Amino acid sequence: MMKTLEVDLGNRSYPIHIGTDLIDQPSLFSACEKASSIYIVTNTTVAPLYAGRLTKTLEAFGKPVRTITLPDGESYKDWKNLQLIFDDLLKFGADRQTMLVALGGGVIGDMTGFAAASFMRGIRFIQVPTTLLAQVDSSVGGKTGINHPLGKNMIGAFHQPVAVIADLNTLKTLPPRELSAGLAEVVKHGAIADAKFLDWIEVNAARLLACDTDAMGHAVLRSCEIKSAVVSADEREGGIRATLNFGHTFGHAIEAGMGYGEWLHGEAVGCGMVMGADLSCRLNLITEAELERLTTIIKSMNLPIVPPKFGAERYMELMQVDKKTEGGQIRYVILEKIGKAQIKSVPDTQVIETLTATGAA
Ligand SMILES: NC(=O)c1ccc[n+]([C@@H]2O[C@H](COP(=O)([O-])OP(=O)(O)OC[C@H]3O[C@@H](n4cnc5c(N)ncnc54)[C@H](O)[C@@H]3O)[C@@H](O)[C@H]2O)c1
Ligand SMILES: O=C(O)C(=O)C[C@@H](O)[C@H](O)[C@H](O)COP(=O)(O)O
Ligand SMILES: [Zn+2]
Repeated sequence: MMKTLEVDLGNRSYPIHIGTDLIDQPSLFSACEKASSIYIVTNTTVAPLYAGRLTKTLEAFGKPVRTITLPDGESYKDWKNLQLIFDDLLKFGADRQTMLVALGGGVIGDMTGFAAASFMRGIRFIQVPTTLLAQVDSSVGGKTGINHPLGKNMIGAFHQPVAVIADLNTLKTLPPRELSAGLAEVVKHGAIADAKFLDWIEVNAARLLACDTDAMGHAVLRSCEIKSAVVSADEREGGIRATLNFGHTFGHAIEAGMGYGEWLHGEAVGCGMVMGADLSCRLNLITEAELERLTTIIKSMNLPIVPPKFGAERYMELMQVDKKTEGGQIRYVILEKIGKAQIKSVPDTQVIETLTATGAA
């Protein structure tokens, strides 16, 4: 079973293939036909699980296939480890026709994409996302980059992949905590863009948590439809794309404040959405009942709903370092209603009320 959709970006358009056992199908990797060499970029956890199978698939193109294996974890999404990719590319003679293939979760996808954006000023890459989070979100849309100690994803580039190949069977080896983290971004897509999808998520929570393949297939497909429509309309986040950042102003503050990797990205986003929904309620946009419902859905996905208590001053300092900040003004994504979001500046007093009410201050 396979479904294909398209991210519509003119001559940089690309397919997203979603289905089972896709990593064994050379035809899906046809963009490699014109490659001079192929480098799989992966990590120490994913390599033993899937790099062998993917190598076999890619060897069908008759080009050299090498694997670059990075350490595993959010704390390695930095300059030092990005450099390891360039070291191998240069050592083994990669050139402008080299294809990179990101095999792993969002950390590997973001780093490989940034390496592809900057190696020899830009080469092509394919996303093979193996976490739920990467299949529903990070592999699509071309945001690539690394973290800075002062702020999340602060160094990077927009660089679109030439294909996304989401093999649902790879999710079977994912630890439950990682599955829940991915579900946070699924809930986000419902909350910001599709109230009916949120209803479906609520009803199917148990199937999603059990990693039922049909439920996963629907969650990945609908999330990719939502995200690709937003990205096609606003690739570089001049407007509507910022709504995909719902929960992230608070969430990124949690990730950076705790130290990268302490809270998973999806956990921080889940909790950040509770905070964003509280703010939306405080602004009289959604009702208390809607805030409670969203909080319950997030909790039902085994995600944290109480943020770390850094205090208001520290949160404001952390949130200041955000790509949506303009002229020193932090801008927040808030829910206009369930299924629709907007971006706006909010008086600090109201944000501090949210920080206090949610337990952050
Ligand atoms: N570019 C974007 O648009 C975008 C969107 C959302 C998140 N992100 C970024 O993505 C990152 C989070 O991604 P993530 O949640 O995938 O985390 P991750 O990449 O750290 O992967 C989570 C864990 O799962 C392991 N893993 C991966 N696939 C596996 C599999 N099939 N079986 C068993 N274990 C597996 C990984 O080795 C890792 O330990 C963050 O850095 C976040 O900022 C980027
Ligand atoms: O693709 C986007 O746009 C998103 O905002 C998706 C987010 O889930 C993702 O975490 C993204 O990396 C955050 O973007 P950033 O610009 O705030 O780093
Ligand atoms: Zn995210």
